[in-house]
Amino acid sequence: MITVERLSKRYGRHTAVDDVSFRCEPGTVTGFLGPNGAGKSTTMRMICGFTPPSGGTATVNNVDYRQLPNPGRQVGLLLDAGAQHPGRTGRETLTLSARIMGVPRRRVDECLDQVGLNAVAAKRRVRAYSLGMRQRLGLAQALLGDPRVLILDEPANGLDPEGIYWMRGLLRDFADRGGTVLLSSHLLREVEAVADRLVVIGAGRVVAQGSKDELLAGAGALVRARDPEALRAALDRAGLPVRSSTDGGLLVGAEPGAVGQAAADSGVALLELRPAESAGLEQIFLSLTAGDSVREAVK
Ligand SMILES: Nc1ncnc2c1ncn2[C@@H]1O[C@H](COP(=O)(O)OP(=O)(O)OP(=O)(O)O)[C@@H](O)[C@H]1O
Repeated sequence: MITVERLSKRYGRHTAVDDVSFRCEPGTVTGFLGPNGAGKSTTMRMICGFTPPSGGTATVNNVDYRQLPNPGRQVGLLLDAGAQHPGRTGRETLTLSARIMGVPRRRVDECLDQVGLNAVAAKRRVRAYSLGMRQRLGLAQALLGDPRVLILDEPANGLDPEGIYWMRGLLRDFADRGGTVLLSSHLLREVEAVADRLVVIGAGRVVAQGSKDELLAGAGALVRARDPEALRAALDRAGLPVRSSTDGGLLVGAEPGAVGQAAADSGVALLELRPAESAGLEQIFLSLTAGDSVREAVK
């Protein structure tokens, strides 16, 4: 379990993380979503004690991470895949970590196997690894101590679509066996398929959180009309909340039936009307963390 309570981080006058609270329960994958610079890495580094918070607390399994006697046996971390020693081979990297953590050598082979790094790859120096291979090695390192908690910062960066699919399966399986997973991404699609819960952060603040199903259920309807202004007026008249708009379409916080009725009552012809579903989550992400980098993020 990971518990984050009112964490804040200020760098001079800039607030990178502002009063962030959430919990990650055993048996779940929590997607930590936000555009670049939103404060995800800083929050994760504070959870692991690498960055001192300006305020608030974080615990892993009810203990301050820095107080864990052998943290790698309880928490698997992948915070920066680029930080691995470039001159070591993949196998040397894991063997050294295994020795430090006091885990049996056989775990090295098990983990290499688990992340799909074959014998040839394991013998190559890390400097020759692609980013995707570094991510796999980082994940192997995180899994080495057989922890119950995984904290992974943008683990899908550099993975190809097959690699992303594979990683989803691995994380789902880890959580289904009772593990706790916190994984960050700036790409909604990457976490949508695997996460049970989502914490969405924008400009250092949590802007939405809840189970994925809750967030989807609250998504409402997407509606489009030839005359968007007449449609908006009809929805206003019916008292239905318009949450946001996209290229002529409106996201409405109501069931499609109510939206269709409101349009019909005002004689507005519709071009499209459907439950928002995942598009709704996309809209939450877009509207709550508005900015150009977010538009790129939902592609
Ligand atoms: N050591 C630091 N000194 C000053 N500002 C920092 C430092 N680390 C992070 N920041 C700032 O804090 C904010 C949050 O950064 P952070 O890296 O946590 O965001 P992020 O959501 O992880 O984004 P990214 O995916 O781009 O890393 C940014 O504005 C960043 O410039």
